[in-house]
Amino acid sequence: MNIQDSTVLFIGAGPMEEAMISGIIQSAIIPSSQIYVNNKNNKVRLKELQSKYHINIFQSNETHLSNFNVIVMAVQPKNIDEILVQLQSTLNSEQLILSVVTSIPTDYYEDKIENQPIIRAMPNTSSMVGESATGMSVGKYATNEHVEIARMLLNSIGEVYVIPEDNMDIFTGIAGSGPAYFYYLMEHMEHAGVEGGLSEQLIRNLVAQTMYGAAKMVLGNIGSPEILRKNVAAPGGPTEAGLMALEAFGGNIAIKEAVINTTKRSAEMNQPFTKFNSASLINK
Ligand SMILES: NC(=O)C1=CN([C@@H]2O[C@H](COP(=O)(O)OP(=O)(O)OC[C@H]3O[C@@H](n4cnc5c(N)ncnc54)[C@H](O)[C@@H]3O)[C@@H](O)[C@H]2O)C=CC1
Ligand SMILES: O=C(O)[C@@H]1CCC=N1
Repeated sequence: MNIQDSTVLFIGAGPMEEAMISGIIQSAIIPSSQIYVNNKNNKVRLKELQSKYHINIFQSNETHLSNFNVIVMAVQPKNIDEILVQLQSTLNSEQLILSVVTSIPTDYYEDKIENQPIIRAMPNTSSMVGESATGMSVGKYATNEHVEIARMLLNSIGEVYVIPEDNMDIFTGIAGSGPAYFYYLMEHMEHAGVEGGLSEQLIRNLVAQTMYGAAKMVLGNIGSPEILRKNVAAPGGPTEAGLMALEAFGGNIAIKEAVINTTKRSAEMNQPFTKFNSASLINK
């Protein structure tokens, strides 16, 4: 199987799936004619995705599930069982399930569909612009070929980090959910900027460019975040005053707690689907 010839079915047409499709189409790694999408109820949403990305709507009477090389699961955990019931009797052991579903371990799929190659991934919505930071863990029936297919597909939407599956909850706390923290920060910087007199037209780009520049400095190995922060904040200067306020209002604790809470919730959501108790991991 090679990636350019693969046909891919996305199950679940929410924002995560759209972000992945958008990134994949922009990277041109697979022609849009080989991408199919399926959803539970909302047919309007499927039409919208079809016309936006020139992909296909999956119709079970036209295309058999066995035609897909990769099936991407992009639904909520509560919907997984109803889908597995349909897939159980249909899939063959060549077909790769690439699951981006939060909190469903690979062995949950493997117990339900014997010998099935499963790869679990935790992307983020920056897939939309090819800039996801995606964690990937490999199930026990996935071959090297499956791993390469998944890696290429996920690489087309950003950076890929192969991680032990035990790290998936904390990976979610940092990277899967991470964009939401940054958007929250940006929202509040926007409000403060407008209240301080900057125009609404200016503020959006200004905040985003500031965040983008800071991320690019770190990615470019110009220095650690700590050193780079100190470079901005001269003793007794305005930045130091701002950082002192951030700390005085619990900014440092708030950021850490956000990561811990997300990680805990992710672990908690694993419980109905897991054989091992990952809750212990978050107290390490
Ligand atoms: N949104 C995000 O930033 C990220 C989401 N994820 C995970 O990806 C998965 C999808 O996320 P979202 O798109 O945000 O969720 P969502 O809940 O917005 O979308 C899920 C979609 O699945 C569809 N669906 C439900 N049951 C179905 C079925 N039986 N057959 C076909 N379609 C079905 C729903 O109609 C809905 O459109 C979740 O497990 C989420 O935790 C992972 C990383 C990041
Ligand atoms: O919070 C959620 O439901 C998902 C998991 C990672 C990002 N969004």
